[in-house]
Amino acid sequence: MTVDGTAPATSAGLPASRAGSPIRIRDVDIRFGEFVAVRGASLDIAAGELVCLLGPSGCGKSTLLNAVAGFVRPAAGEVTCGGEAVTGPDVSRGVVFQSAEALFPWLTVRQNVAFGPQMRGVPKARRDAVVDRYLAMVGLAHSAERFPEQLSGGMRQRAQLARVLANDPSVVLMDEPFGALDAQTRLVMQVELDRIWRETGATIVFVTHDIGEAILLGDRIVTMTAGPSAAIKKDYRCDLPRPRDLTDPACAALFRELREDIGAEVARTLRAQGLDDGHDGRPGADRPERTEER
Ligand SMILES: Nc1ncnc2c1ncn2[C@@H]1O[C@H](COP(=O)(O)OP(=O)(O)OP(=O)(O)O)[C@@H](O)[C@H]1O
Repeated sequence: MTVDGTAPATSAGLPASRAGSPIRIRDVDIRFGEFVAVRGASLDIAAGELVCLLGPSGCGKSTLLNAVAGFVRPAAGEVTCGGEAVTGPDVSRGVVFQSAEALFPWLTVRQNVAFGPQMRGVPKARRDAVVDRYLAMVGLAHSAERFPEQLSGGMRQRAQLARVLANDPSVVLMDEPFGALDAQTRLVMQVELDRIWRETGATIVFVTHDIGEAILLGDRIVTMTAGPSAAIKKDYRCDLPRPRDLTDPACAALFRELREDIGAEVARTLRAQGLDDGHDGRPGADRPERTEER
């Protein structure tokens, strides 16, 4: 690392992408007042891994991600990133939100992406090179001078990702980043993210409730139990060759396994609410997943 906190320059004068950092979540409890959202969560994520956090709506995925981001302080336990305790937000842990409102509407795409490096005092020539690199990486070079309101939903999410990557994060935390996109754009973005992840080498934690999306992207798929007091339920290693095809028999088998896993949690929530409708997590017993319809 250089003194200004950026990655060292390559022979081309551009900062080299920072290698991914390992993340360690150990015995974490997260409370909101009396409400226990997450209890006893432990998870180790290796440097450069892409891990999908999957679980029923409201179980605590975002809350756990926010603890890694440093937005939420655990009531118990510890989160470390690269061996250092997470005590608050840091540019080395970039966050991509579902809402494109995260972009500054009064800045152009280029200015949005340049914002982080500018705040860190990166000299203009290098800043421009960094911005150009990441705009090209996310396919937005031609839209650099547009404002967020002039972009489609998919383009806004690309801009968000470029803005995060311009800070050379070692960890990228993505909270249902494609959740608001139409099915086709979502599919394109999933393919793009797979490529960008390999180009940057960052560790990615990707929150989704879409089983198909998790299978397309994850090295590992980690499921959570239904809240309150949500915990890590099961850790699925997913080393199927990429790019993945959900109609491939191995993907389809994993899809069924995950649907049973998540379906059982949904059923547990419904029972707890006295709304049990016979939903038992068996294939076909829950609503079809969005990606299944493709
Ligand atoms: N700031 C907060 N104050 C109080 N309760 C909160 C707060 N943030 C989250 N919660 C509660 O914590 C639980 C977990 O919420 P969280 O947003 O992490 O779930 P999620 O799995 O990400 O859901 P979804 O998939 O629907 O986005 C929920 O019961 C939610 O109401």
